Amino acid sequence: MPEAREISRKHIAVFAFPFATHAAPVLSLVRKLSESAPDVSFSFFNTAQSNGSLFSKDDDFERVKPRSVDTGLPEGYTFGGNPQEPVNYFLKATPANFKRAMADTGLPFDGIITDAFFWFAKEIAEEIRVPWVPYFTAGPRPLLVHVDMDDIRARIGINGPEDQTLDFLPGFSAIRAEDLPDGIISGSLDSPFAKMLHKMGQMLPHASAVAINSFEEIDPIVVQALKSRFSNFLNIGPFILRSPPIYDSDIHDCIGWLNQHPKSSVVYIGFGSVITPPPHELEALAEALEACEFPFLWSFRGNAEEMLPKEFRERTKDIGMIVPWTPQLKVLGHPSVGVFVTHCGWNSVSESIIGGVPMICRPFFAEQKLNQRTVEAVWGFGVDVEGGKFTKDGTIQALKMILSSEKGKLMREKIGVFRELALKAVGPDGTSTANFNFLVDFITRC
Ligand SMILES: O=c1ccn([C@@H]2O[C@H](COP(=O)(O)OP(=O)(O)O[C@H]3O[C@H](CO)[C@@H](O)[C@H](O)[C@H]3O)[C@@H](O)[C@H]2O)c(=O)[nH]1
Repeated sequence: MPEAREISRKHIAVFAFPFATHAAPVLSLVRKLSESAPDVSFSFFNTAQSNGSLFSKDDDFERVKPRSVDTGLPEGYTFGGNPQEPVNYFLKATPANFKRAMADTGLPFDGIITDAFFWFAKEIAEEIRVPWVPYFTAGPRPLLVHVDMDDIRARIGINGPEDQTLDFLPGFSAIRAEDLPDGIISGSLDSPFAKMLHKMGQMLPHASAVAINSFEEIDPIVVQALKSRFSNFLNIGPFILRSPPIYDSDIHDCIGWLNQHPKSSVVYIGFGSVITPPPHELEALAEALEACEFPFLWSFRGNAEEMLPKEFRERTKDIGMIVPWTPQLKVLGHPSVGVFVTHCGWNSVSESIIGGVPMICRPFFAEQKLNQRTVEAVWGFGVDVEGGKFTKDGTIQALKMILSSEKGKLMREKIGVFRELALKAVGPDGTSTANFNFLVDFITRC
């Protein structure tokens, strides 16, 4: 039986992408919108499993209601180890799964907010004559690259020269073809994921507004270029400053451990929610940490006993702490953290900026290489590891450079300037606050 709709309430459909760190930032946005627009209710369409990890029994389901969409997985599916496989099944199930779930509510909708990946929402929104607001959960540079993908392909060519710079794009003179995400001009051009990103780039300029988890001052030239491509480009981040992280409990007492160390002395290591570096790189990183003797806190995905060198934990127990999960925003905000060894996922880059901590970058996939290059060559507050992979010597060199050289000190000062800009952007008179208020007003009126 369809639910009764409260007469005065607007009702917005939200489509979440249930993999990596995507659904959580979209839910954070929706929760904040709901606080600011109490007359609007939201249906949060996502897989049951992802919703299960995001919602708690104390949530206000009246205003933000989790609703399940089909995963697209065949019956009896068992995960075979390839993380791309469930993603591909899910993409194949779209948009039918979202459309079916919307129809199952029996309710009308006044607008659609989606992860920016879901380009097909433009067609759904047109069919039911409501606005579509996509939310891009990464940074402005990959967004521009996706929107200008056809132009990039035309100018560089598929599998064109890797060292060619993208100086034809505003603000991109330090970016080379090799820094682009897989699927733009090389790699898996025909994968379901690459095709989705291509369509996304074509559809976003037709959205009613495009929101992004970033702030205007971080990259003014690129932001200006994006403003010229969209009707309303709304930088509303770093959103984590507006809305506290969902998983920030400190069950391993990382903060207590950090309290025991001097200012800017600790190496924090974390590779987000998807990546574990390959065994030989884990070994090289561990050997470098042991040789340098800097204190370290490691958020380790997987079994550290089995995956790290034999007796490494025992030998480093006085200088190192290895845990399966940390309250990362708080860790990076702790004064004793001096460097972040990261895969350059956008949330990690943003949190490092908020904490004022320079980075050692080892990107793996998606837009992480582009983030790394931007951090190093454009913003100047991080380095890559020599040769692009962890080796013992290359990692020692990068750690010493950031923790005990003048260059490292300069990087800390540089990232401190960005930190101030980020804090100002979400402050009472900040640009992100103004853009967020615009969005609240927009959904209230739609
Ligand atoms: O011990 C940990 C480890 C991670 N985190 C949090 O997990 C998130 C990780 O996000 P991110 O750094 O963006 O990495 P991924 O989970 O790998 O994110 C995916 O999604 C991002 C946003 O679209 C992309 O930028 C990345 O390339 C993609 O891999 C961050 O908020 C961290 O604070 C913790 O709180 N504690």
